[in-house]
Amino acid sequence: MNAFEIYGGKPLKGEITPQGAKNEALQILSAVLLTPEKMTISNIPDIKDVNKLIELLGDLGVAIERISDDTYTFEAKNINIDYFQSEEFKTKGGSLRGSIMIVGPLLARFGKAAIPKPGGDKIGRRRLDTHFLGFEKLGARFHYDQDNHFFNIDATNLHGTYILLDEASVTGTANIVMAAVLAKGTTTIYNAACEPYLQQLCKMLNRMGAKISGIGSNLLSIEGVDYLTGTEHRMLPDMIEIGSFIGLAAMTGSEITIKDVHFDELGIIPTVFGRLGIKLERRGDDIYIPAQDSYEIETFIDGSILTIADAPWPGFTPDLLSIVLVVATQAKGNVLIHQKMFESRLFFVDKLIDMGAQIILCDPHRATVIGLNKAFKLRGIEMTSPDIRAGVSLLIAALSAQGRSVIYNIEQIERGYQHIDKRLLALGAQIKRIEGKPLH
Ligand SMILES: CC(=O)N[C@H]1[C@@H](OP(=O)(O)OP(=O)(O)OC[C@H]2O[C@@H](n3ccc(=O)[nH]c3=O)[C@H](O)[C@@H]2O)O[C@H](CO)[C@@H](O)[C@@H]1O
Ligand SMILES: C=C(OP(=O)(O)O)C(=O)O
Repeated sequence: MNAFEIYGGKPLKGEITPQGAKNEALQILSAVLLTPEKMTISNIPDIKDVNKLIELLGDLGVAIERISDDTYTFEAKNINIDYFQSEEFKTKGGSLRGSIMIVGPLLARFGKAAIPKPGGDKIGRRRLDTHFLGFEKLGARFHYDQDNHFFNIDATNLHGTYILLDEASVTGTANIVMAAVLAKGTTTIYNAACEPYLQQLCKMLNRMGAKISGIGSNLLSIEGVDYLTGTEHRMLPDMIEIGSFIGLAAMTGSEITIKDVHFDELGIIPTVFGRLGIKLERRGDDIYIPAQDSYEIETFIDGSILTIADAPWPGFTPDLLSIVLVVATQAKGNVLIHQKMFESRLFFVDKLIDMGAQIILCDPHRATVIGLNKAFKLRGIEMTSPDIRAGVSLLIAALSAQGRSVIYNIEQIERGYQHIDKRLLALGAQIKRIEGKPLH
């Protein structure tokens, strides 16, 4: 088992370029199954979740060629539908959440699909009802084998319809859109998720010949077509990485420039970090963060304590709340963090409390942070990363803390952050990969 050993407490400096977006990559790579023609996809992050999905596509029969570090071609000409019943698929398919998004394209093109209950972060219940209710509305039938945690789905004749999603699920919307693009007739999806990665998916599908309108809104209209062609696509930079680096700079008092961020696609993210008092400057398409000795959390206009909560896009993404929380521990002022979507994502605050942070976990969804205003530094400890974003938050805490920290279970972090140790080393961080297991 790998761990990171970190000696923190000193500022970093330099430039860092965000990787291609993990959650966009999982949608886009699933969509290559929609056409037998060649797809060229670039800015693919070299991270565990994405590499596993690429491997899964290869196992299904997709011809894959890596033409540079971050660019691949995919040709889904001959797909081996029988692979679904293999034991190998049951293990591999279940190991990442993004694998659920191969179902929509497979139903659209081959009329059947199967999938083990997918993995991903253990951050509370993560239901898939939205996906399956949507497929059913389009005319599919599914069977869930409870003993083996396995879904079998059949859809010989998908037809367009009106679907009001029970919630604006990101992967659910992507999956239903991909099932609907080749269905007969028009599908309307209301209460659709509309984050930038979904917009990217829809725009790419349109370049392949799909007829999707309403992109960027919560009302999508999809006129089914008979065939989709190949195309080229480039992934956006990862907005969760960008937010993580903003938090890192503030917490460690570092002067950092985040390169080529596609600022206009970041929605409310820079504003939320601004409300924590963090100074950041847009310079062309970069974000420049000056070294800051102190940052002060705003209050609401009436003087009451600020709340930062997640909401479906264009609200604040839940994937950055753990980062906001850790950054608030060294701010001046107080904030209530309200994680509405996931019910087990805040428990990692125990580790921050061990490091000396002042946090009251009010309930599984809410934590009050009493900022220390850098009056004293957190202290390094040994800790285990419970999920990807908590993992990076602990990494940021460790880089700001006095002394030595060890973070175990870094596989969680590496699901989503490409070569993070090397990139932090380049900014001057003291971080080393070591072998190690937590004591408990
Ligand atoms: C691979 C991938 O792309 N993963 C992302 C995707 O997961 P994923 O698509 O799995 O997440 P969903 O959008 O389905 O929703 C996540 C959770 O939030 C709840 N929920 C969702 C919508 C809503 O309006 N209200 C609500 O409470 C759901 O019940 C679920 O428990 O979107 C999540 C929400 O942005 C992100 O955290 C994940 O990183
Ligand atoms: C929760 C996340 O990922 P996944 O949906 O893959 O578990 C995340 O990226 O923060």
